[in-house]
Amino acid sequence: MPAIRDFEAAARDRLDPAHYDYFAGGAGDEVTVKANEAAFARLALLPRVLRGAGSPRLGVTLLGSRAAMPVLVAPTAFHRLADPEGEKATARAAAAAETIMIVSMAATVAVEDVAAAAPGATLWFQLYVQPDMAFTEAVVRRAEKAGCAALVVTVDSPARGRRDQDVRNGFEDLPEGMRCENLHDGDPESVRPIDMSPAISWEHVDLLRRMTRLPIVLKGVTHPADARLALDHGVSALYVSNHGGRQLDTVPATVDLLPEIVAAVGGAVPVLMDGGIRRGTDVVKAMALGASAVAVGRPVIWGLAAGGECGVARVLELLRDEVEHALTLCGLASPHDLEPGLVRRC
Ligand SMILES: Cc1cc2nc3c(=O)[nH]c(=O)nc-3n(C[C@H](O)[C@H](O)[C@H](O)COP(=O)(O)O)c2cc1C
Ligand SMILES: CC(C)CC(=O)C(=O)O
Repeated sequence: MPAIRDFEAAARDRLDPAHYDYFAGGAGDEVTVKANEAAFARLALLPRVLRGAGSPRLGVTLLGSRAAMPVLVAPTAFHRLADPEGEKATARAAAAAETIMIVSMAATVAVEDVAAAAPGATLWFQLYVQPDMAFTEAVVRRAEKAGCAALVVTVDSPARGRRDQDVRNGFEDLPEGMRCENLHDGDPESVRPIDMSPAISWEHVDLLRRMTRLPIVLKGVTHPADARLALDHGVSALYVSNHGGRQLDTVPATVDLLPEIVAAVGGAVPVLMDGGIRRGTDVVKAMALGASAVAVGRPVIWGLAAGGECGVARVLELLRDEVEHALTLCGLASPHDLEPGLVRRC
């Protein structure tokens, strides 16, 4: 299969339709889901020629973690709905691609088992701060102990997104035999439901900062004023995301928000982004506009549903090859050489 789109079609064929809808869908009228991809199509690339750049090198280092390409695995829930091996398969594929996997707090395999299944994988852990801070701390300790190298705190979810299609499908819970294995405090018998709390505030970021030595990445920042505040609260990186259009509908496309956030951050910390990346050219555009790296959510799930570990490996390899090819055609030796002049709005 030559493109991510083919994996999506294969995943649609294979998945239970309600599960496909859960993975593919978004909030409200899915304005933001569509906007994320459409915004990339509206950006044109203006390559340079005769630069003698040679073959590009794609490696990046983020918060001390090395990745062979600037494309990370975004945190996504419930991988065992897509493949029986679930997050273990994803982690092995991420390790093979030598990239970073951000393990979701809502994973269907415990973070310890994900780490054990993929020795050598670089894992970061995504956290939904739970109102019970003692419980939150227990989860953070599990992630640290499992060897996760950063804590990605998702801040765009003070409530769950309203996803009409899940309501129509009656998709409310995981099937028998699957649970969110990271939602216990060390006693696997005591798995709790995820609690999204509208009371989450900057104070919780400060508490986390004091709680752990892991670098903290704030995921789901879209307003430049929040980007500046995040710096005041000592975060190690920002992650521009609208949750793939699954939380607040009608938030702008993330790639359109990037330049303002990058300007607000002023190079103080790395800026990651996700939302709508389906091609190597999308990666190049986001990085030209100032992203230090990007992440992909649904493409990984399409790979997993279409072909398990091999499917994810192929999706990541495809993206790697496409980024390399796009950089070559832009006359660049590395993603670090990307700059805004390469992108035109059309
Ligand atoms: C099925 C699914 C589950 C997700 N679960 C989580 C999650 O548990 N935690 C989180 O921070 N983001 C979650 N996200 C959001 C992704 O991390 C990411 O922001 C989004 O998928 C990026 O857009 P893309 O799918 O267009 O690449 C999820 C997204 C999808 C599609
Ligand atoms: C279990 C959910 C909270 C995972 C999620 O973030 C999502 O479905 O977008």
